[in-house]
Amino acid sequence: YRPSYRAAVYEHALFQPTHFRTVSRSQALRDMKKNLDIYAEQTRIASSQNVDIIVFPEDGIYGLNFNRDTIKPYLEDIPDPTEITWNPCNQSEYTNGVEVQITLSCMARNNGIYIVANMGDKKVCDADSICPDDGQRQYNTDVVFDPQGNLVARYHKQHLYFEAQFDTPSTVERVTFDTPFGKFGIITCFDILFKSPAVDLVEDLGVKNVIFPTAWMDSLPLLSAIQFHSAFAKLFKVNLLAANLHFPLFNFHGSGIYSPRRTEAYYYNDGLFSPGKLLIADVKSSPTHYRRHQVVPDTHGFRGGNSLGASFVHGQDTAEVNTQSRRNGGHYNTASRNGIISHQLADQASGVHLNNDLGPLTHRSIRNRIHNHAHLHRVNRHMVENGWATIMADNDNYQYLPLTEPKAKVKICQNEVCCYLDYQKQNTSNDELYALGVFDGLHQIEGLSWYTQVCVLLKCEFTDIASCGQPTKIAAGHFEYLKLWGTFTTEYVFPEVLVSDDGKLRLEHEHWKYLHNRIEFVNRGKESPLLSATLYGRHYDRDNSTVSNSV
Ligand SMILES: NC(=O)CCCC[C@@H]1SC[C@@H]2NC(=O)N[C@@H]21
Repeated sequence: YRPSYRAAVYEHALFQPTHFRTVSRSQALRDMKKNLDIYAEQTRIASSQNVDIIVFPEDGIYGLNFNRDTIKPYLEDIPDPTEITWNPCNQSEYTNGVEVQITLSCMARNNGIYIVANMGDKKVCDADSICPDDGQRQYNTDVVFDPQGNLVARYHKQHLYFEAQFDTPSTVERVTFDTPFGKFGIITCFDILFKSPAVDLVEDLGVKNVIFPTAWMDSLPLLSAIQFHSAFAKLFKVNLLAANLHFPLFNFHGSGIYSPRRTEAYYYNDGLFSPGKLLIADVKSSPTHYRRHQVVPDTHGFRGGNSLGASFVHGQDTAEVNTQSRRNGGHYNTASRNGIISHQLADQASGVHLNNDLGPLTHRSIRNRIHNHAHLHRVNRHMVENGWATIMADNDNYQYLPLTEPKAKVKICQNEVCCYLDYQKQNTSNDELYALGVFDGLHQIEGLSWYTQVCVLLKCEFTDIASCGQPTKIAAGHFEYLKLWGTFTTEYVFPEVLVSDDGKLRLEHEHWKYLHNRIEFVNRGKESPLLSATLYGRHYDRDNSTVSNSV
């Protein structure tokens, strides 16, 4: 293998069809062409800069908000590249029904570049197999074309996230493909939170480079895109090529080329009219070897524990007294509101494009801005009216300990997990509150669940402890030193550090390190204000447990 390669990810400002009803194949092709034309332009730019591989986001070709019927005209039958050699750009026999594959294949061939894109696959069922009523299976699918235009990989997403339009594959697919610059594995969006196939690719198949098309809504305080995706690269010591949609209206943003030691390039722009972005970086084909971390607890001289903590729920607007506390004695509860998607739409308008790089204020740009604003309003109205942005409370029963001293060693425990924090703040202010939080339980949202063990130091939204865990992007606090660790009963602990730059989320890797389940700040004083430092443990083996720590 070549020792390094040049990667690109494109955060794509989606053209979002807003028909929300079943359309003809030719209408579907017209819709998808609007996105594919942008892909072609970005691929050309990437190729002119000698990029080897470019990754586009999940749902980036056909968009969001489909049901099982309305997605049909956007689907194609994608062959299995492990069974047949298929170069759609080279052949002239079958053109009907595979137009998207032909477009991507020719894009790859004409630019001499690997292309990874996400599209929809359909498979008519065999007569003897159990099948959905409509007689076919529909899959959320990543495809990879090599620089000659050959289809070299096809991956069907395993962990669907409120995607009624698609079926879950009956067996988990572990898909890799070889290039002159290394072996790559593929996962899609929600897959990243689960063991199979994500962890299997790294641990069993030795993958060092992970392709990751995603449509990820930020979910602060623990699961914003850049925060968790950079932590995945750090924990598993892989390069992660994460291409997200750019759809700030619904909090889809945050892409990056993440390596274990640092973030090579990332983009975070939550401005409503902000543009998409092409990120390019050179990365080592084989970053440092993956070794499992050992848990090394250090528990001397820490104050706190269960009795000192206040118990809170990530999620509601108003505080209330929890008279019937679960395991940790009676404490307050609070919760904030998080938007999540539920795909069940019907509408008639044609579509809207959200790539609005408006530049300086001129008469024309002001006119554009007003025009774009009207479009966004339309999209927003259609989506909300059709139940797309349903409100969901995040009910995890976190327990928080406020940091009231400028300097202290504190601890807080819940169930099996104790979190330890040794810190000194640089500036103590009554204007903001930081707290140490703990959670050990099954995180549940609307039928989906995953078991987490979390230690988090975060800046609370307001100065009352009831606001701790509510999403905020604003912070001013600096720490002279900070060491955070926990006693986890899983070895999979993702290290996350988020800082705030004038109300924007930022990553910084120079000022901290992660070793043995421990985040430790170094080079103190130069960092931006801290929003959160998190040890996000995943207990994959307990995902199917019935034990919940939610309220
Ligand atoms: N398209 C997908 O598969 C997205 C799934 C991941 C989204 C993560 S999971 C928990 C958070 N809630 C969100 O809305 N985004 C985050």
